[in-house]
Amino acid sequence: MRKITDMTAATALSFVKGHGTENDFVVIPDPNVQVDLTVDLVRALCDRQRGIGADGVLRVATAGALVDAGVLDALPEGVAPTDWFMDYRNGDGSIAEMCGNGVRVFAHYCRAAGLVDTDTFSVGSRAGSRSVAIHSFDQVTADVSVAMGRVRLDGPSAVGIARGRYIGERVDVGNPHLACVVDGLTPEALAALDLTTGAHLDADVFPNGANVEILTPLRPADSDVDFTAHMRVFERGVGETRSCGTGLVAAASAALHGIGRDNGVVGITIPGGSVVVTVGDDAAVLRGPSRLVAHGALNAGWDLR
Ligand SMILES: N[C@@H](CCC[C@H](N)C(=O)O)C(=O)O
Repeated sequence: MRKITDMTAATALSFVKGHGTENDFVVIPDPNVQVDLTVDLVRALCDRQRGIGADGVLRVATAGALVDAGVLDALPEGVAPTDWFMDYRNGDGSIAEMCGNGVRVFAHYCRAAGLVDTDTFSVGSRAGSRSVAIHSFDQVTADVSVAMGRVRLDGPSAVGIARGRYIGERVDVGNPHLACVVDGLTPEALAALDLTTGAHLDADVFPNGANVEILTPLRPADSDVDFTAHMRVFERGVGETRSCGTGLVAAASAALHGIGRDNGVVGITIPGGSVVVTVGDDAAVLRGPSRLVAHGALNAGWDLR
């Protein structure tokens, strides 16, 4: 497998920079899995001073090539060898099972780059296959829905943030979350919340860590959604991000559950924009934008200190 430092200008590693509601990613097209995507490399790519800067990395490869290269032990449920697979890494180099904003950007890239020629297709992830629908796209923008699979609510737990303690619902969206709806929280008080000292979870409850969402109570809406809310998120393996797709689905599901509903359409505003989450009886759908901001090639030696 090639190391990026081995590459000459002629074989320079190409990248695309994109974001979904300002949750940003370095996309590495690597169909045949030739890049050694180490923890150090991911950290360097995501470093906002030394690298390109992002919350995470999305390697674009076929699922079969990832199995052949030993990156995946086996094909996850429902994923075919020829499917395009989102090999997602958090900015700290750790691997996560799923990334909802990442799937939108990944699907947009696949469609815009001509890797797929239909508006509906499946994207592989470690949490299984995810169906995507591209409602519109060009080389820069897209509007994408992702069927996020089953959402499992696992009961309450608590998190410490700054001097506060918040009770939330544990939610599994393929990856782990604690979604905390805070009674009486206004959008202004949410914006003022200090997330700089992290989110401190119960390690017995979350041995592998989790993403933490803090949100305002649902407000009934009179438009094309049933409810609206505001949310901020502290992501495992990254820190505070301006949006988290799986977190938005976790938050909408927990908030609906909290008012005794199993389903509903929720419009959620996060610092990076807004999305719509449709929670159904069997699955949830996340709809939101994607932007492909730039593309280029890394210079040989860029990651040497
Ligand atoms: N930003 C993502 C979630 C990425 C993974 C997460 N940090 C984890 O470790 O589970 C999203 O949009 O869902």
